[in-house]
Amino acid sequence: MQASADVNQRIARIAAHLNPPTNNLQMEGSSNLRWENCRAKGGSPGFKVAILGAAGGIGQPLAMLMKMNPLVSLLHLYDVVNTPGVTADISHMDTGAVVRGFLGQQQLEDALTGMDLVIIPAGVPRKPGMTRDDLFNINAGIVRTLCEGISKCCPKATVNLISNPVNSTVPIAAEVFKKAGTYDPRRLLGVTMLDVVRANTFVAEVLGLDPRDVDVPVVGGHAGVTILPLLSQVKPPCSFTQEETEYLTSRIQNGGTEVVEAKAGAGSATLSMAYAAVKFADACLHALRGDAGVIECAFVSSQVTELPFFASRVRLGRNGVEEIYPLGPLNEYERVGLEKAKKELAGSIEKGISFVGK
Ligand SMILES: NC(=O)C1=CN([C@@H]2O[C@H](COP(=O)(O)OP(=O)(O)OC[C@H]3O[C@@H](n4cnc5c(N)ncnc54)[C@H](O)[C@@H]3O)[C@@H](O)[C@H]2O)C=CC1
Ligand SMILES: O=C([O-])CC(=O)C(=O)O
Repeated sequence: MQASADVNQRIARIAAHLNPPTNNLQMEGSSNLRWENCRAKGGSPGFKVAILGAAGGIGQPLAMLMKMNPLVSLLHLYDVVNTPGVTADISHMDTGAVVRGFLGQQQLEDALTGMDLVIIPAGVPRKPGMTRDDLFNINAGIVRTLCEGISKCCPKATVNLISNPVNSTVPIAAEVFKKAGTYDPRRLLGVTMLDVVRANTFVAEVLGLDPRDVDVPVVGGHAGVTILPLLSQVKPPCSFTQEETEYLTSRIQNGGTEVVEAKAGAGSATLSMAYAAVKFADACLHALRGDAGVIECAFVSSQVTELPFFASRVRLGRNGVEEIYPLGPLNEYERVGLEKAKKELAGSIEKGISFVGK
């Protein structure tokens, strides 16, 4: 108990210097100007966004890219380690968003209060030889705690959940919100954008196109065979040989593992994930602003299949998910893939639901 009190005191002392990180602007030979007297108070129009896990491999580049987003007025960076440094660093960027840092559980509520959008890349990443489900034991508890904070402090926020295994962490978040009486399924989105980003890239490579001109719907979930690219629905319309279909499906499904193996123990995708997370968060913010026609793939509460959660194309609006599109016509290869995906997804979803039931 004494040890944990000491740690808490130390966290409180560090935290006192966090907001803003360069708390006292007094430099040698300068006046007594302090940050409180400065005008950057985060009151400008725009959205308030929190990143939970902001000091991590995804969190840092994600924080940098969100600081560059003109729709963001206030950016809260929360982690259990290293937020003072990350916040100090990012807060020097001459873009509009005001940045504040929050360190440790004691500051979670301050980090979340008033937020419009909460992005969660908190949790451990894979090492070679692991599946995403191997992360469940650690990440499930992290996601539960963070979502309890969201229920309490910003129950109307849109949540972008990145922490793996997404197929289970999204059901965990839903159960936490249900328990707290704050669940709005439209506002809880599992981030599967990296699968779409990879699919666009790999398909463009095969077709000899610019990836920016390619749009591949990826449905199902976010692990192995649950990642189901619908190559029959690629835009611009095109066709693939059986060999190309099998190569592309396998590469998209194993894209995460490709990076985990290349990083050889130093983590999983962080930079491409930060890019994908920002692409997705930016779509959510445009929709919150009222822009029409914002359509992305995400893992959400769904009736597209018999499963309670499923990733598919959704239309985003001011209230989060406003329409979920049906899967459309599938070819035989995709129908077989869908059955495999649903089988694995059912177990992962159930595992998440029963974790909170415990
Ligand atoms: N949805 C997707 O497509 C993808 C998901 N991921 C997942 O994202 C997660 C994070 O990956 P990385 O950033 O590479 O890991 P990382 O280990 O580099 O960073 C995770 C951060 O979370 C923080 N953290 C741990 N417990 C926390 C808590 N209770 N509250 C707040 N922060 C906490 C850590 O201190 C660390 O800074 C992993 O679970 C990974 O599998 C990774 C890539 C793609
Ligand atoms: O593979 C992992 O563990 C991280 C991830 O979800 C991805 O890169 O798609």
